[in-house]
Formats: sequence, C-alpha cells, structure tokens
Amino acid sequence: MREASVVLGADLVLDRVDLQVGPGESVALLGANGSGKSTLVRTILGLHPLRSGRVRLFGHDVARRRSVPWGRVGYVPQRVSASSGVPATALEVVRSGLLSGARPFADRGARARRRALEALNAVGLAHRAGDHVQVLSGGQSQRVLIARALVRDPELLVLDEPLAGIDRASREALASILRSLRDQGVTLVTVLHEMGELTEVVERAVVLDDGRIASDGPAVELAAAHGDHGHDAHPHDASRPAHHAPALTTSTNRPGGARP
Ligand SMILES: Nc1ncnc2c1ncn2[C@@H]1O[C@H](COP(=O)(O)OP(=O)(O)OP(=O)(O)O)[C@@H](O)[C@H]1O
Repeated sequence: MREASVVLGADLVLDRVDLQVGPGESVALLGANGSGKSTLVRTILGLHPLRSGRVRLFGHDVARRRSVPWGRVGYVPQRVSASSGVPATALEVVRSGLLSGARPFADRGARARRRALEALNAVGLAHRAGDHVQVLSGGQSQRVLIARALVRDPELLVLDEPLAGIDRASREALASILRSLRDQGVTLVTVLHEMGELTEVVERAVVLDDGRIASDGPAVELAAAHGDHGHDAHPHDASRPAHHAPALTTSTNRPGGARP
C-alpha cells in the first residue's frame, strides 16, 4: 500500500498510508477508536476505493479485482456474529467460505465437507460441526468465522478485532490458533485494540492515529513502552519454516519487504 488515501463521506479517513507486509509476517494494526484500522484492512482488500495511492496484493492491483488471487486471502471481519439469524450449522458456515472463489461450485460435495471439517478441526471445533451457530458462544462463533476464512488455505489472513467481546479462555484459544498459523508461515494482519493475549503472536505493531501511521516497529518495543506483557513477542526465529509463497504484497518501499 503506497500513499493510500481514502475518503468516506466527507472525511479523509486514510491519509497517505504507506504499508508493506512481507510473507510470513504477523502484524497488528492498533489505534484509538475511529483511527482508521478497519478502513485500512478493508482498503487492503479492495473494499474501499482510493482517493489516491495504490494497493497491491500479491503484486496485483486490488482496484482490478478480477486480477487478484482471492483464494490466497482469508478475511475475518469484525464480528457481527457467525449466525446473524441464519439457521446454519457450524459446518455450513465454514463451507460457505468455499463459495466465494472464482469457481463457486467447484467445491461441492464430499471434498468440500472434508475441507470444512479440517478447518473446524484447526480451530478445535470439529466436534461442534453439526451444531447451529446460534447455540455457540461468542468465542466459538469467532473460531467458526476463522475456520471459514481458513477453508481455502490462505497465505494471508486478515482479522478485524478477533478478540473483541469474547471471554479470556476464548481469547487464549484464539491466540493459540493464530500462533500455530503464524508458525506455519501464514501472514497475519490483525486489527486489535490492544495486543493482550496476542502479544506473543504479533511481531510488528503498526499504530494508526487519525488515518496516519503514527509508528511502525517491533511489537515487543511497543508492548514494553506500554507495560504490556510483551517480553516474549516472538523474535524472528530460525526454527520457523520459510514461507512457501512468493511475495504477499500490500505494497511499498519498506526494505526487506516483498515487492512494491
Ligand atoms: N462508510 C463510512 N462512511 C463515512 N465514514 C465512515 C465510514 N466507515 C467509517 N467511517 C469513519 O471513518 C473513521 C475510521 O473508521 P474505522 O472503522 O476505520 O476506525 P477504527 O479504527 O477501525 O475504529 P474502531 O476501533 O472503533 O473499530 C471513523 O471516523 C468512522 O466514523
């Protein structure tokens, strides 16, 4: 993302934001209410038109939606709820994640069911596959939405406030799921109010203030400055597998990043 500006209504909500995320990075987007975090991730996903600047995903301009390999991207939006009154089981919600690809009906049948079960298993909910999502707790619903995003095996997972409104045990379970994904080389971009349980999952913290990037650096430094329990924020570590994918690019000129 290079010099990206977004206007919503009459407001300049993102103001010349430069951000590049490399393959396998785990980045938190932090900032006060209204600072533009959700707008930023939605812009990365091409959901808001740019007033100026450029956003690329895997080297493709998101303004040209059809050129972007969306199957490599998973998105967990801010939780409305997995159910929203829809009478669907957890398995059905997860399977619906297969419908948004370029070939929406290619994953029907037993193979789709198997993949959905695998994704539910990855979030520890395979045993709830047949349960209606209305009966799940907030934390379980959030995990179903993550499974829905995982079902296409994305290389980049974008999560908007995954910890909001769920209890501590669920937050810890989510942290463990995200840590495991990070360790598998999945690139994580996570909107957070505070790092909390994700302190050890996040490596890099980008702080937004009024639509601009106020700081961008190692999460451990931010956590230390805020007295958070950030003493072990996963330094880059040789035991982690190299990422299999060619570059993820949400753009610009940060040294060591993927591609502009
Ligand atoms: N569709 C829209 N039309 C007009 N203004 C909008 C729209 N969506 C967001 N905004 C405004 O843009 C600003 C940034 O909103 P955004 O949701 O990106 O912030 P945020 O940092 O994610 O906030 P929060 O932490 O409260 O979720 C806010 O002032 C918001 O009112």
